[in-house]
Amino acid sequence: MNHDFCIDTKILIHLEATVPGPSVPIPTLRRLPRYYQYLSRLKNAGQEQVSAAHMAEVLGVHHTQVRKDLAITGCQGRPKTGHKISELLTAIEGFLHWDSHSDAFLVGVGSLGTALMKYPGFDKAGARIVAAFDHDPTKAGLRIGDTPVLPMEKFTSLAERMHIAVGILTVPSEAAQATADLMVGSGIRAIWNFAPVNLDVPDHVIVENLELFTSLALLLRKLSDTCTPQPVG
Ligand SMILES: NC(=O)c1ccc[n+]([C@@H]2O[C@H](COP(=O)([O-])OP(=O)(O)OC[C@H]3O[C@@H](n4cnc5c(N)ncnc54)[C@H](O)[C@@H]3O)[C@@H](O)[C@H]2O)c1
Repeated sequence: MNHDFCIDTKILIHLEATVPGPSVPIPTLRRLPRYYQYLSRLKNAGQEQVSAAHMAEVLGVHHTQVRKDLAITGCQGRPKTGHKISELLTAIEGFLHWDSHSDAFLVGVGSLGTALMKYPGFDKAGARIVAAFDHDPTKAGLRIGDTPVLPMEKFTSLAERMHIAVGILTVPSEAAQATADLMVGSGIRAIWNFAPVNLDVPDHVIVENLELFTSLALLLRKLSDTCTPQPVG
C-alpha cells in the first residue's frame, strides 16, 4: 500500500461500516488515520522507530491516549525503543481494514459527485467507488475515470447482487431522503452523506454526515475573530 497520501478522517465511513462492535471508541477511530499519516511521513523520511511520547508531542494528543489507541491495533511497543514504524503502519492498516476494500455506490453525479469520483485517495483508504447513479438520462452511460454512471433503475438489483455496503449520497437536499431510502432498501449499511439534511434511517444503518458548510462557517468565524480592526483614514 502507498503510504504517501493525505487521508481525510471523514473516510471513517469505511471504518465504521467494517470495524465490529461498539467497543472501539469513535475518537480513537478518528485519531488513527492521523497517526497513520504522520507515521507514513516518518517512514518516507527513512525513520524506523518512533515512541508514543514523541507522537503525542507532535500530534498534540496526551501520551496515555496515544498508547491506548495504538494498543487497540494490537501493536505493542518495546521499552526504550518504542514502536517499529512499519509494524505500526501494518497494524493500523489491518485494524482499519485498509488492507481490504469496501465497494461503494455513489448517487448524484453533479459537481461534488464527479469530484469525489475523480479523487483517487478513497481507494487507498479502503473505499472504492465501483459505480455511480444519476436520474438524469444524459448522464447514464458516461464514465468518470474508470467508473460507469448508470441509470437509477439499476441501483437495487446491482447493489444486491454485488453486496454493496457503502452508499455515497451527493444529490440535492430535496432528493436526499428518498435516495437514502433507496440505499437502505437495497441493502446499504453505511451512508456517507454530503447533503445538508438529517437522514432518517433504521438503527442498523450508519450515517456519516460531511458538513462542509459547517466547517467553512467555523473557519470564517474564527478568521473574523482574529481580525484586529484597522485604523480608519
Ligand atoms: N458542490 C459542493 O461543493 C458541495 C459542498 C457541500 C455539500 N454539497 C451538497 O452535495 C449535494 C450535491 O451538490 P452538487 O453541487 O454536486 O449538486 P449538483 O446539482 O451539481 O448535482 C446533483 C446531481 O444529483 C442528481 N440528482 C438529483 N436528484 C436525483 C435523484 N432523485 N436521484 C438521482 N440523482 C439525482 C442530478 O441530476 C445531479 O447530477 C447537495 O446536497 C449539496 O448541498 C455540495
